[in-house]
Amino acid sequence: MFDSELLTYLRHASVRETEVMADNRRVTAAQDNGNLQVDPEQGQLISLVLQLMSARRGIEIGVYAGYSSLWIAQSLPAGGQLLACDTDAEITQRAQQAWAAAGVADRIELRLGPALATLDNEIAAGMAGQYDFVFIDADKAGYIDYYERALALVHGGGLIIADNTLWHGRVIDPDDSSTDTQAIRDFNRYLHGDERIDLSLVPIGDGLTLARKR
Ligand SMILES: C[S@@+](CC[C@H](N)C(=O)[O-])C[C@H]1O[C@@H](n2cnc3c(N)ncnc32)[C@H](O)[C@@H]1O
Repeated sequence: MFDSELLTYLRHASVRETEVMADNRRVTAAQDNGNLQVDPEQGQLISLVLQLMSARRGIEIGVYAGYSSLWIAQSLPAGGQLLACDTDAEITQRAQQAWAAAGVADRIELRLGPALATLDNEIAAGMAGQYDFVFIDADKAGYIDYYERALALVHGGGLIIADNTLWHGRVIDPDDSSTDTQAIRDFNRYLHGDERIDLSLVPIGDGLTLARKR
């Protein structure tokens, strides 16, 4: 979206990563598929919006090495809770180490297993309408199902956030009919026509959709 010089400027001019966040991002980028985490300016925007909402209780779908959850957890007040969903026990060990280093481990509960089952269990346990926000950043084919569960779990005025909704520009490539690209196109179309929400697709990072439940 930005050329690299302007992106460097944007980060220098605005991003306030903690040392733990910066370490977590650099180590992950160097060792693994580092482009799986949100960009720092996205993390900071999510954190700011959650603070504006005075959010206390939320869900993250797709934890990976913990970078976005560090931003989220630091925006929660004492006593706030993040239910962090992932299937990967190995990579989330790094997330748990980062949470401890950042002093936010007490605000985060890691729930290992397919996120859809975790969300359905929350609904079955009477948690519908009890959450302030849900952040969706896992398998793209699951986005619409996660969104429907998220709509049930947040209260009116609650926020659903989804990452990768511009999918590196592949959404407008007529030659790209891959499953993930089509899933993102379907997700964007689904939300655009959904009168249950107010909506903005923010062109930051890989595209960040904010949907407020009416
Ligand atoms: C893009 S990464 C998340 C990045 C993280 N939100 C960040 O910005 O630091 C996607 C994560 O979703 C997890 N995932 C994939 N399919 C899943 C599923 N069905 N249920 C729960 N987690 C899943 C993967 O294991 C991976 O860690």
